[in-house]
Amino acid sequence: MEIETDGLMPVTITLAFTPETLLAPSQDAASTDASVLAMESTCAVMIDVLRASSVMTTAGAAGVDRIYTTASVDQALAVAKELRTSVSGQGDGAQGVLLCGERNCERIDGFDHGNSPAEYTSESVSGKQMVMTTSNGTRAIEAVKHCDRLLIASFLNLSSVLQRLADETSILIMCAGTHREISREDVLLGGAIVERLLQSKSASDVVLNDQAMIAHAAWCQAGVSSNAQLADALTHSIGASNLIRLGMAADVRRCAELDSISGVVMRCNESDETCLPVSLDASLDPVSRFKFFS
Ligand SMILES: O=C(O)[C@H](CS(=O)(=O)O)OP(=O)(O)O
Repeated sequence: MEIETDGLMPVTITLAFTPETLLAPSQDAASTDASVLAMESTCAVMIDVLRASSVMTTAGAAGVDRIYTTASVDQALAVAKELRTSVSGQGDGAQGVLLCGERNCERIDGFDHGNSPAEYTSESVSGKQMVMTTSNGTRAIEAVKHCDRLLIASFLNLSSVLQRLADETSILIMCAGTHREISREDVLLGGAIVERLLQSKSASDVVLNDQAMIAHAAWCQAGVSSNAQLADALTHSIGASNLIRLGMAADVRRCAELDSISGVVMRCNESDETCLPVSLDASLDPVSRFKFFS
């Protein structure tokens, strides 16, 4: 049943701390079908602050042509092979397709780039196609593949993400977490998005699930009002501890540069409208393809 409040459609904001808290195991096929159907009319927002969504946003702003994401390394290799075959006729073959991503925070053997935003400069990615797989972020993208629209959010482009959400009435905020654990940095950004949405829409028209309410409370309680405070808040998380232990503290500070980028990476089709995953080849599963919209 459609509920209307003062003539306005209510806005539903569902937040999941990890893919597991979204996709609770169900024995009931009918309810699984219903949740897939509900996703179809929803705009998903994927968050992996440290570092997949910050890297995708940085690469987008640096002029990457397309980003293809896969959950596994094998899939990434297969997609890159297919892309390299299809672009080789245009003369830039292997050089135009970059394999990117990490396992255990480190660049994957044989890949061109790891998962540090600093690697994604216009010199290294402009005009190229990236095929990316990471431990948590690209897995979270898979979890929301049935959603009609999919945006990638980071603190780097928070205001641009909010602009894109202005007309949405069903929003699913998918936090990647870290190795199936809830991670504070993703919950904080989810809470910041909820806070801005509550400010921009009449609070009585917004329906939040419990995880969205908890994330909102965490963001408000963090009391962040500067990039330094944000970097400090991110530092006290599992994701940041892993990076700092490996000498990547600069990445944590970089991912806290609030609103330093204008534009959003969104899933897209050939005509550059947002859409569902695309089939590159009959032998490959459909793959999520993204483009930066400034
Ligand atoms: O390298 C990263 O940023 C993490 C790796 S891990 O979870 O700390 O091993 O990957 P991401 O998918 O970007 O969270």
